[in-house]
Amino acid sequence: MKAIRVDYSPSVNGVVQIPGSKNSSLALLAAACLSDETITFQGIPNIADFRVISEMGKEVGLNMKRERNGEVSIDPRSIFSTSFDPKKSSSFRTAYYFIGALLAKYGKVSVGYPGGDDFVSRPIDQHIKAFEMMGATFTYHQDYYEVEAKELHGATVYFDTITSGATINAMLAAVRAKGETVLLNAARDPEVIDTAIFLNKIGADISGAGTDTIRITGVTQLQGGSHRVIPDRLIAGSFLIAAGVAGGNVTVTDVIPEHLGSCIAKLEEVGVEIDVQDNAITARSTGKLAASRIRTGMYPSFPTDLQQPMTTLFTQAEGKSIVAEKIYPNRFKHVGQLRKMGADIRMRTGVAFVKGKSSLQGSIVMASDIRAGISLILAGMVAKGTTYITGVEHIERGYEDVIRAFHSIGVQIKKEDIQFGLDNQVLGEVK
Ligand SMILES: CC(=O)N[C@H]1[C@@H](OP(=O)(O)OP(=O)(O)OC[C@H]2O[C@@H](n3ccc(=O)[nH]c3=O)[C@H](O)[C@@H]2O)O[C@H](CO)[C@@H](O)[C@@H]1O
Ligand SMILES: C=C(OP(=O)(O)O)C(=O)O
Repeated sequence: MKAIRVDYSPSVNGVVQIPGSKNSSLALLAAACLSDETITFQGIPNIADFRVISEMGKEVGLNMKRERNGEVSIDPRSIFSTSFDPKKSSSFRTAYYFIGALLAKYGKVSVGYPGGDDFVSRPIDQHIKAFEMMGATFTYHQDYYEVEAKELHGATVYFDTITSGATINAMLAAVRAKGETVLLNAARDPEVIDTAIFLNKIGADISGAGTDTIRITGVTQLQGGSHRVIPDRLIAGSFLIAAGVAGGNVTVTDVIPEHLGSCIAKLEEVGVEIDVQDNAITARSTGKLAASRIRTGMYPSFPTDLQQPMTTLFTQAEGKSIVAEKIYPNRFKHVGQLRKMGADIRMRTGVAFVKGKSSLQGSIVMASDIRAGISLILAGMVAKGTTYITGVEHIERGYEDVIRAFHSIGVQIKKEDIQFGLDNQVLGEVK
């Protein structure tokens, strides 16, 4: 079985160049299908979700190609079907963006139910509400659902909860819908803004992205164009947190520091020195970490996707820390694994109480999702001995080359094919 092996790496030092954002890329790849010409993107990471989208797209005539220079070109003109393979489209979260992007153009789209990281409950009722208000109807089948609209029209949609996915999806649908759409209580995430900037570049009429009210006036045509994806703020945040966990100096480059406001503030609060430059950030450990609390929330609050690495950091801070998960109250699968490594964490619904500083021990642990995996790599850096992390495929949904990235800050890490025994012991490496 593939596993990531992390050996005790008590101090990290180095520079990490941050790739394009996975979450923005997933929206942009679908958004490109709104165009009537060819689109080129720079910075789309070569992660598993990208590969499955290009395979699933190929089956319906969507021409998506990664060029030698890393750019991704997309030609939506040859699409001949909008029925996506249920299995492929269910293997990641955002196949639903293809509904938003293709509904106005083709009148009917079918995709598998959303996959991606599993936090027990990830409803899509707000996506459905927005589409229905714009004139769409839904039919649910065993492993896929169909959405139809003879003519998609603008609507005023108030989101009952702030959701980046439904905000982006409704915005995509509204770009080619008839008339004006107003999205109220919209998400303000950088990925929403990035998608709107790209769409406006190719001829959409969107204003207000980045505020809680977005207005979109439908257009009938969109031209081709080129766009660079924003940097991945979640990868950047994880590496800054790594410096706090293990000690040392980590610089992340090619970032937009404003996207990391809450993370920077929290790291400073616990005693990590932060130096912000134009498009780089350095985190410098002071050798001491204070306990603190985080409460996740939608942007610009502390991101749920950095809750897990921060939980690992709190295991190394002196005193009692509190992690309140307000976006996905069940997103705590990493806690059991951290406990296995010796962390002192008590749970109540939606809240983890972390008592530090714990001396962690290498162990065999399981990454249930991308960020849980990162929190375990960080724990492995400071655990005595060797940590083996299974569930590598989950981590690779978010990281193009997680090994190289952690190597660049001096972590002793590699991917191995390990044979585990029935009692969950390491029998050896499969040669
Ligand atoms: C591919 C992608 O971009 N994934 C990110 C996106 O997921 P995703 O877009 O799925 O998350 P949302 O922003 O939609 O979810 C935010 C909150 O709204 C709730 N909700 C959402 C939709 C809906 O129809 N009804 C509803 O109740 C969710 O349960 C959650 O509590 O934002 C999450 C929250 O920042 C991140 O963890 C994910 O990494
Ligand atoms: C939850 C995540 O991804 P997805 O929404 O694609 O499952 C994530 O990136 O942490």
